[in-house]
Amino acid sequence: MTSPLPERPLKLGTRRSPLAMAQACEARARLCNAHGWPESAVELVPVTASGDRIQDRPLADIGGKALWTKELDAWLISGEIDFAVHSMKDVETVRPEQFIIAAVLPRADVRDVLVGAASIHAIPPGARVGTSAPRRAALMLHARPDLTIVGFRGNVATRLAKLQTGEADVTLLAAAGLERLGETGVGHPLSEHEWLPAPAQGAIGIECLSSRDDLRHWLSAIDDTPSHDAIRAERALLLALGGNCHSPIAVLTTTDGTTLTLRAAIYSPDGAERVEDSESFAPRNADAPARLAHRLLEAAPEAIRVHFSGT
Ligand SMILES: NCc1[nH]cc(CCC(=O)O)c1CC(=O)O
Repeated sequence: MTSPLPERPLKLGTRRSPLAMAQACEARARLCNAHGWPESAVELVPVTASGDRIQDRPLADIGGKALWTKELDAWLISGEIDFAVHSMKDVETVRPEQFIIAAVLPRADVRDVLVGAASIHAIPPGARVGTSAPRRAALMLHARPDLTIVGFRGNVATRLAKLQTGEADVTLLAAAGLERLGETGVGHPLSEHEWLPAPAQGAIGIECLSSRDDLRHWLSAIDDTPSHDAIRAERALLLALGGNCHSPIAVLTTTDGTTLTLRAAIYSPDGAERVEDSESFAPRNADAPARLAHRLLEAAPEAIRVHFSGT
């Protein structure tokens, strides 16, 4: 397809980390390809997010996922950028109402990769696991209560370097991120059926103001329906659970082409308690993920419940 060139280059806002820049380049390439535009039709506008600036404390303690999008959100509203590209895993469940997720790119590998040991059971007794993600910590402690979790923030390269210098013995990273950075030989992927991913892991989304019909039209050409359906359902689950960045939530969406199946588990942060359930439904059914959330919370002991605000 060839669409007339936009009157001026479109501004695509992105975080500045190497992974974010790689994802922004992928988004630009897909958009330009879909419309037969030269790459110069889309200009990348990098911003330093608060989440990247503040590295010494866990994200959950300093403002949560909003710190990844705060600056880009402000620029979308002021018109400084036309759209913004995000790792959907890092985007808060409730977004400013004037925004729309206009495109979700084809989802990449959803698995976590274990770095520093060949499998969960091969990790030496008492070893230190570097992660600041409540889900990764809870899954790990559930499987291996003998291990110790140490806080481990920073971008992918920083975390791999921290492992090298011995700040932890093993760590967990998203396969999608490693792949996009070209770090494909690193670590051992964990089966997504045994080690459930984070909601929206591996998905790149593009947001714009919902009033911008021109942008929405262009972006619809690169929206991947199966990926968007899965992300919509996983985010609906997250919303109904009332999960925040302290809440250990894991979810795997599978599809047979017509029906989505969400398999979700919630944990206490120490991994001692775990509740799992699943639900199958037609892709755009908005009630089904909430029903699943409701059942999970009803079955959850207090040690899990207190980390969720859903009902
Ligand atoms: N939390 C940071 C973050 N946000 C998205 C990714 C990877 C890419 C993705 O999951 O889409 C990562 C790194 C990681 O978890 O290893």
